[in-house]
Amino acid sequence: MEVSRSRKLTPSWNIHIQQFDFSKVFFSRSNMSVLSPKKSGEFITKNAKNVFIEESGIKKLAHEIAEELKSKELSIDGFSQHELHPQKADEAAVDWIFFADTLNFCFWSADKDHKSWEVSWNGKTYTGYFAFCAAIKKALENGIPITSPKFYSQVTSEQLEKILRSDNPNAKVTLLEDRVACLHQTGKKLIEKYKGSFVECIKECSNSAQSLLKLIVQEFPCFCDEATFHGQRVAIYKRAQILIGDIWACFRGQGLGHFTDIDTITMFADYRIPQVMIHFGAMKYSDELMALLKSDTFLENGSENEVEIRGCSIEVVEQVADEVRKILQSQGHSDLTVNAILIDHFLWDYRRKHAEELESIPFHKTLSIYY
Ligand SMILES: Nc1nc2c(c(CN[C@H]3C=C[C@H](O)[C@@H]3O)cn2[C@@H]2O[C@H](COP(=O)(O)O)[C@@H](O)[C@H]2O)c(=O)[nH]1
Repeated sequence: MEVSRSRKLTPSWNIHIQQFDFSKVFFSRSNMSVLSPKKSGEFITKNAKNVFIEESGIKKLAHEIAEELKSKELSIDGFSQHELHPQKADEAAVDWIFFADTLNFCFWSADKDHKSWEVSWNGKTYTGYFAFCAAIKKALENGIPITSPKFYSQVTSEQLEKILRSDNPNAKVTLLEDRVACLHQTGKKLIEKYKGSFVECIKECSNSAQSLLKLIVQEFPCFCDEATFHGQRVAIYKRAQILIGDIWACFRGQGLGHFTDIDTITMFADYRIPQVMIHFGAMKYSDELMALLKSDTFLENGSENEVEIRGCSIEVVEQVADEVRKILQSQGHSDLTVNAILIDHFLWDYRRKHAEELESIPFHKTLSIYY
């Protein structure tokens, strides 16, 4: 099933693979070379009109993160500590993560009252991303091989709707048809070219996160999260990078999760982290943009405001990482790992722990398969 081209939500994927040296550019559309996510963050921040980075907030965030790294409250173990994530770092975990990150987007509900999609498992009710993880757990426990490419490359809308059904009436998962199309696209490619497992993709990349990133966006277009901003092609690659980040965290940087250049991966520009950045005063919206978000206006994927929010969040994390390294260095802790993935985990987990406090800060709503 082709990804729906008619729907505005999914920009057309008529992508031209450039016969380029991929060490400089990634995947590009309409013959423009694309900046790396890190360079994109810098470029977007420099040219942003409605989103601003605040030095004082960067420092405030950096101090909190440095403390959590020293106390080990923030560490690579975070991913596996969650009961809904794979507990064993093996090939089945890689296929779980690849399946999950193929659909790791848009868990808010687009209907007017935004009734939340909920899934209960083991006596607990989850919403959002963890509701999705609970649905995977339940499918596997019911003998549905949902993380197997053989299964999901042929999954029907009815099957997926049933697997992802909400436990509260009338709420349902968004973009169902796009999710089916993503699964068909990625599942078929894994079977045709990678012996039916993402493990083969990892093995092809000789422990380089950047090589794996290029392979992902080149082979699986539904991960190719790019935009044109002020005439420049920019890459955000949120799901492609979180896929690598989750494998790194699940394997604790060893074996299939060992990447010599993992620190070149940026944060994962979703719709939650900007709320935390605003809360810490590290990022600021213009009054006009804030009013737009508070009025519950959806932002188009690839629009100026949406790209500014996502690009500036990448740059905020890069600046926070530099600041954290300086703090830890000055305190004799330069041995601690500091990278955008761990800072991202702090921010994302912070939002879940302080959901009430952040309630008043609107998150930008974009119906998109990219995040
Ligand atoms: N930047 C970033 N975005 C992340 C994650 C995760 C899950 N990983 C965490 C879980 C355990 C691990 O230790 C990781 O900390 C999901 N999302 C995104 O959030 C949105 C869903 O939000 P809500 O509707 O509130 O559930 C959606 O765009 C989804 O793609 C992350 O880590 N970073």
